[in-house]
Amino acid sequence: MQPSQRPPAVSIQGLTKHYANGFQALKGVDLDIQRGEIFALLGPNGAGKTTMISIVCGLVTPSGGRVTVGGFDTARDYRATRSLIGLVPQELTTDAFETVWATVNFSRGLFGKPPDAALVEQVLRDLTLWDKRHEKMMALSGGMKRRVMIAKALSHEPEILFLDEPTAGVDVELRRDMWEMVRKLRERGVTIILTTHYIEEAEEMADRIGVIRQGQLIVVQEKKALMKQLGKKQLTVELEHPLEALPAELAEWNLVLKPGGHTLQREFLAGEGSGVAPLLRRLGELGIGYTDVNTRQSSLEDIFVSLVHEEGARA
Ligand SMILES: Nc1ncnc2c1ncn2[C@@H]1O[C@H](COP(=O)(O)OP(=O)(O)OP(=O)(O)O)[C@@H](O)[C@H]1O
Repeated sequence: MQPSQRPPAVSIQGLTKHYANGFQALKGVDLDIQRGEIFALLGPNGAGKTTMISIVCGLVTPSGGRVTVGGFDTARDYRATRSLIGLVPQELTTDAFETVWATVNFSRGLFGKPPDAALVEQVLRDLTLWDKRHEKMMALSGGMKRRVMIAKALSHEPEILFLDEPTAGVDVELRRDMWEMVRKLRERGVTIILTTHYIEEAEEMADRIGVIRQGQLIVVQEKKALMKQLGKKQLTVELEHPLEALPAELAEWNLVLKPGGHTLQREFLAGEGSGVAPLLRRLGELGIGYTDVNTRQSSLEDIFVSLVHEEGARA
């Protein structure tokens, strides 16, 4: 089959979820995730991220809509879809009395894969767990337990890996190891779907970003395009002497004089020019001296906050 003819890694159509108490956690989500993509799902607490992931992984039953994984229907071909997926859930779920080695090997067996000691050794080494392989789960620290959860998810060589807030509450070292691992997996063509509250992680790692709010996907876009389209830049000029008010000659520049009179600021879209050269020339003509000039680009976090805020105001 040509790559273009292969079905998406995950295809979600018209997905809805009403919980038993009547709460509607998903309100018609449509989304295709391509093979080999790193897709970051962002959203405030309670937006529906875990619900969506749990449905794709076959852990929660949808109320409506259809989900396919690697072309297989998650409802009809549950075993096929489940074997393609590795899930690192938010909650730690392991047997306290088992060793690390047994836990990870057992997990591989659950998916019907034959034992492969070399592969499990590699996974444990990659996650700095090799020295702990004989330890019982209950003797491990929280961070180490989380590493085991990741090792479990990787033990059956999934084509699609879900990471549900993988680095919430973990130390810097584990976070670094995680991202190293994600990079390696991506090189092997594994599709990675992650939810995170650390927006800088999505900014660094993701190819595409989806923003979910109150059960609806409000944005799905290439990260670069999103940042270009919605990102703002800010030009700041620090003045040599404070101004009491913005001179009328500068009215056309959309400048703001900050309290104290020492700083001029101008916001513009990332796609526009800053106009810094003509502005500085104009300041020179007006005899206004400056000590520093800088531009700052808004981060994905700024964009995320404004998106969620904006939609919230509209809802
Ligand atoms: N079993 C359940 N019964 C009723 N409501 C539920 C159930 N599970 C989740 N919810 C509700 O559905 C909404 C979405 O929850 P979900 O866990 O999917 O959000 P999330 O985006 O993953 O949030 P967080 O970032 O806090 O993990 C929340 O309002 C939650 O309270």
